[in-house]
Amino acid sequence: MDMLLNPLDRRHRLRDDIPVVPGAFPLVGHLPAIVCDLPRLLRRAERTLGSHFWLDFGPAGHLMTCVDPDAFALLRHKDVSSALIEEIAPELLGGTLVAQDGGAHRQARDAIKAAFLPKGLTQAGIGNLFAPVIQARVQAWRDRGDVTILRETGDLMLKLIFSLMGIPAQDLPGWHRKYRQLLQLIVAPPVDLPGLPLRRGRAARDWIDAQLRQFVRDARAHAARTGLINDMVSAFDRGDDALSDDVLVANIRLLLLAGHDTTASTMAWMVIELARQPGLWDALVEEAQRVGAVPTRHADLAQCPVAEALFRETLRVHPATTLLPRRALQELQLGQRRIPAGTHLCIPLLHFSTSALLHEAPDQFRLARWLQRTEPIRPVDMLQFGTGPHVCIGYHLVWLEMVQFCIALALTMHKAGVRPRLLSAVEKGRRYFPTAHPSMKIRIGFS
Ligand code: HEM
Repeated sequence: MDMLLNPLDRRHRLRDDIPVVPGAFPLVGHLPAIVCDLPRLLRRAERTLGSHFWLDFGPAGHLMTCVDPDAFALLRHKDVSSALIEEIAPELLGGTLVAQDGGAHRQARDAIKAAFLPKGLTQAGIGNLFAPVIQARVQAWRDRGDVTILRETGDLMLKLIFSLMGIPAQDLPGWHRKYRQLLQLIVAPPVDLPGLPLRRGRAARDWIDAQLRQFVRDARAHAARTGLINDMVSAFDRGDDALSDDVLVANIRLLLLAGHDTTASTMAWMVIELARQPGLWDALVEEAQRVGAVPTRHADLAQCPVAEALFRETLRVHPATTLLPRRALQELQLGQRRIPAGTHLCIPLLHFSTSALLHEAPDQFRLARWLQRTEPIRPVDMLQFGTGPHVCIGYHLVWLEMVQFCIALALTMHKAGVRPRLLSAVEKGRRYFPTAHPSMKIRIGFS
């Protein structure tokens, strides 16, 4: 099937001397192809137009996309700003640290980041909190015999992230409902009327913020739910310039958003790869039997190199965050081109993650590239988490929960004498934007 491009738009146009990819539709631009077929769109644009080209993101406008690996370094460039993120998604990400630069960004990030480093996670007992939740979920999969995998991993991740916030089990259904309504803000048309997604999404955001504000008050009153919120609140309060509760609440809400879809997608892909490659499953089962229990501390993760390699290779082949938007604050040199100040930029993590310039046999899923490496992990090896000042805060948490999940899955299924099996086609229904994920419909059997 050909790509979802407009056959009537064949003009060759230039903006700032850089070609615009043909095939844009009115209003939505290239979004249909970006959402459904991004890898092919990027490859075709590179082949026909070269390394620099404009993509039309519909309501978010044109972003100059560069597939030259130099573009990755823009994420560390002092004259490149993240404020464009707030302009693209003001309702969801306005006022959060992912859309800030310089001092304001540093101040908010400094207050949160320690809680997410291995020491903070261990002190707060996050591994012990997660292990039983993960084990119960994979046991339920075993009992049911087959599952719609992305729906299941989405539910599990929400449960984990809510437990991180200390939300009691009986309140989870309410939070689930509000969270789903909040996500409507991603696609809500800008019409604020009762019953429409924008109104519902804003109401859900206000509800969530009110609950989080109460969490913050509880943490100050030493009635905190988990160590993590406690740690964040005390780090905020210790800062030289105390930050307002609004900033704290917006950034805790950001953690809910940033930590959910991305991890659910990665976990679902991991199960899909284990189901379609029996050799991977065998290697994982062998490791799980050797370690014998789900690890709970970062220090234990070194015992699980196969599970770690699985997590890294799954993310390399199926990066959950595919594109990062930025704005050039000054004129920049990018590859062979001068980019004018003010240009809106798109940094295609997906392209680099699967680029032959950075990886040998990039399309092959190979645990060996991680298991046999002798040098430490470099920024380019974890580019799926970004790099520079905004590099993902959740990296160590994801690493822990993915390894815990792999080991729990292998122990539970192996004990029952079953293994994961793919019950649906994988290629149809994949999505690449705003976050990438496998088809919602893929089913996995355990038999
Ligand atoms: C597989 C899972 C994940 C992936 C692939 C991922 C990817 C990313 C990427 C690419 C960025 C950089 C954004 C940018 O530069 O504009 C980022 C930032 C961020 N991530 Fe993650 N993420 C994941 C999981 C998580 C989790 C579990 C959390 C926390 C619970 C989290 C919290 C954050 C936060 C707070 C930021 C903003 C950091 C800043 O702007 O300084 N992420 N993530």
